[in-house]
Amino acid sequence: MALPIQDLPAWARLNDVSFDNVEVTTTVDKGYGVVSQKDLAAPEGTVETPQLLAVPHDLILNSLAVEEHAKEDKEFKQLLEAVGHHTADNNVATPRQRSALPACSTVLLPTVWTEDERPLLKGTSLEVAVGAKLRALDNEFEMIREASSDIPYWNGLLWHSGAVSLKDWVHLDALYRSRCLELPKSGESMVPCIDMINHSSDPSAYYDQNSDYEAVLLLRPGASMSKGQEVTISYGDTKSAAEMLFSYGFIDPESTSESLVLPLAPFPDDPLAKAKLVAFGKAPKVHVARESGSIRWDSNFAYLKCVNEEDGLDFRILQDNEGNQQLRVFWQDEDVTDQISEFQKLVAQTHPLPEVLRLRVAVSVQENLEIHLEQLKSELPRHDSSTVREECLKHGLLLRQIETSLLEDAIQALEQEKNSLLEAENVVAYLGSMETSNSDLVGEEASNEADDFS
Ligand SMILES: C[S@@+](CC[C@H](N)C(=O)[O-])C[C@H]1O[C@@H](n2cnc3c(N)ncnc32)[C@H](O)[C@@H]1O
Repeated sequence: MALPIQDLPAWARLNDVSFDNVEVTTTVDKGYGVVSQKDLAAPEGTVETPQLLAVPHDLILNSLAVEEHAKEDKEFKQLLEAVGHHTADNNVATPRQRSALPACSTVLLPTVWTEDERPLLKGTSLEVAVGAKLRALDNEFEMIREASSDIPYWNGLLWHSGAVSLKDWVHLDALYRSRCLELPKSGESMVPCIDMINHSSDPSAYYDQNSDYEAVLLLRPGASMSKGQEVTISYGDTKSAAEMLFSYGFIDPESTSESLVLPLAPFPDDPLAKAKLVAFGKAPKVHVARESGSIRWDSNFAYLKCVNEEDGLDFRILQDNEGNQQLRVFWQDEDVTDQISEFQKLVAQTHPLPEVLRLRVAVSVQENLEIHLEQLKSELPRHDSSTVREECLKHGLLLRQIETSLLEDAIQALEQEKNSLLEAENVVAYLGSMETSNSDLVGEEASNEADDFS
């Protein structure tokens, strides 16, 4: 059970967490946060800047700590083993008995949005991503339930009493994703108290690990803070608005990269569609970004989608020494199966008419972006404040606005690219030859028809 936040100072003392001139408080719009209790400064170039927080190593929760905990907790160990994870029996330091932690504020990642809130993502790059994540969490939870159904303790919790449900699993995932840190020595970890620090595009602090493996929060060189000012860190400045919303439940337009990733599908009438999807092995996507003011797009699958046998694409089933069958991709008679994640580069360099191919891919990508833009611009279902939380509405609408603007510019950039490709010598000659062969065909058809009527 979680403790009330007022108990945090006592909990910190009991667990040797040191707060140095900072304290936890409630912020206006970000839940809890940490503020400075006095004026603080670290001149530019300072090597050892003031420490604001230190959390002992044995309170850091990472995969190793989970293993250690399993050695102390029989039921937990049984659960790990049931899902196929075996804990090594080596001797490790006994972990600190973890007492209940003070509660953190509500997590509002899109995976925990309600049925009324999720339509805000319609047409955005998160629509498919959130659906896929929820399906993956559902599968994981079912796998855990099935695998542990013979263990009386877990059978009671997951089947009979219903004390733990899929909703808890989804919530746990959201808590983990929004609070985990990448520590230099302990790797991906959750760290109590340091996980109370909010994000800013102009952060005053950063986290690190000292020689005792403690997780520490330090003032940034060059930073200064006045009493009562919020201490902030950066959650990253290269993440897109969608990534920020997906992982943290908010968007800070000051520190997001202008990019998005959209799903892509093969042409519905492509006889090679299935083979292309299997050989590609990942969810097909197109990546669009604005970098230094210009639009850039790339998609390995879009290239695979737009080439066919006449270009030199081939699929073959090969049998290895053990009799296993493998689908292999050939491009101009070379086995390129292992280069499929570089297909765009490979094909662009070796296609006999690279501009013609680029034009085909640009047309297909532009069509895909137009479909998403149309959905983004279509009217949203009615959302009233009794069923849609203010924060979800604010960040959902912000994502729609950011992605609409990027898609509009990308579609325009693709239009320009198409127009200049249409003027390329190769393309003009190719289109000319197509016209000639088409009119020959029409001529032939006409004469066939004449034959038929004769
Ligand atoms: C690591 S926790 C930080 C502590 C958190 N505010 C709490 O009350 O427990 C990360 C969460 O804080 C909130 N948050 C952090 N920085 C924010 C910001 N700049 N704007 C809005 N919410 C923010 C988001 O809900 C995010 O998922």
